[in-house]
Amino acid sequence: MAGEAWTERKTTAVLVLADGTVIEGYGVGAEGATEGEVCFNTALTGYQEILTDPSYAKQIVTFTFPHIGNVGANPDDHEDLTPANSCGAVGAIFRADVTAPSNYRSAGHLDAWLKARGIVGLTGIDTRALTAFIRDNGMPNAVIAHSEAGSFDIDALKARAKAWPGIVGLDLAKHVGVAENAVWKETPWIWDAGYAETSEPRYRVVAVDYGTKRNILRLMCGHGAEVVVVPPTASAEDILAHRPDGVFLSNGPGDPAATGAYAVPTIRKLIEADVPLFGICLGHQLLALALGGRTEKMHQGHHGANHPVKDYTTNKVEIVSMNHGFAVAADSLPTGVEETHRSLFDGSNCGLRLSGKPVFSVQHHPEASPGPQDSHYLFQRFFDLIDERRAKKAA
Ligand SMILES: NC(=O)CC[C@H](N)C(=O)O
Repeated sequence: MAGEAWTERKTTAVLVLADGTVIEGYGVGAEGATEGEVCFNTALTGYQEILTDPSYAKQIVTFTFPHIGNVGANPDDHEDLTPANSCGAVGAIFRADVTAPSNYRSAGHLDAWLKARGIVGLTGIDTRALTAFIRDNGMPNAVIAHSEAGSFDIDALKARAKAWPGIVGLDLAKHVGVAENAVWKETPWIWDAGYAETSEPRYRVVAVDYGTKRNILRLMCGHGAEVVVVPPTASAEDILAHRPDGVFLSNGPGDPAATGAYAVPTIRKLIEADVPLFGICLGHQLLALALGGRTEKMHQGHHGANHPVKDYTTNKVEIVSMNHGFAVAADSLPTGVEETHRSLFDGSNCGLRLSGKPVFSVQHHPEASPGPQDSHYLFQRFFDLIDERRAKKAA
């Protein structure tokens, strides 16, 4: 503005890409430096749920929506089961500075929340340019660094970004899944009432926790289930010992092929045992691998809350929440495995079912959190399969 003194703002955070590109901005959240894969998320709301989704482990999320943080942070909107481990995104990038929170649910400023979780943040950069870079070049490996003193050893950060091997080949599920069995009873959040618990569960579901989101478990409890959450490495015998009505294979971070080393033999046994099986995201990818399919790394991945997906079993289109950087190669699915859903953005596989068995899965996130709730019907589909099984057994 005319007449006003202009002082240059000091760089207090940087994003250093593995190709040597340095993007300078201002720090928010935790100080320090951490490596990860940079991906863009197009959701307009739900930043706390996004940043706490364990599937973002070892990832740095750049938000395409320019104003993140306006509604502050609250203790309810985190999706990871084990916040003590701070699993979820390691870094966050926002276009604008985080403003003072304004929302009746806010318990604090996003900056303080990011600090408490150890998430390194960067603001004030051209997030459109970064998103266009990812669209053109794929998701880069990078180091995000924040120092209020503004001191950065750029050469060392470049070397670190270049040396990080990236997500391909990484089994991250074993780091974010529960270490011990846990029982989950909480039902979905209700306006003015918050969370409640299932009182008299009608179903028992075992959820194999590769990095599950809380809202998946809540929705299952909302359908009358009690959920036993078991570690990602639980054996089929351990799982079946709970006498589950159904088994759920959760979402989670990392490369499905790496986690598949121990998950695939277990899932194959579960399929043989004829127990109703439902998978979401990483759970979908692992099920595809168990059935003889293949997964592949995507170019820019799908991260957002506005993706159109078609359910070919009903010919309905749903607008869904997405968060994945790998995909099931549809042409790798063997005979007997039907492709049920496809992305209408790029035609990639978004669902499958196994003929003759109560087994199905989807790539997208029917639990939303954040995002539209169009795909909630998939939980009903799971409990319908369970009811059918029960009726058959009783006959
Ligand atoms: N949300 C998820 O479960 C992600 C699955 C897997 N890690 C991927 O990136 O594709």
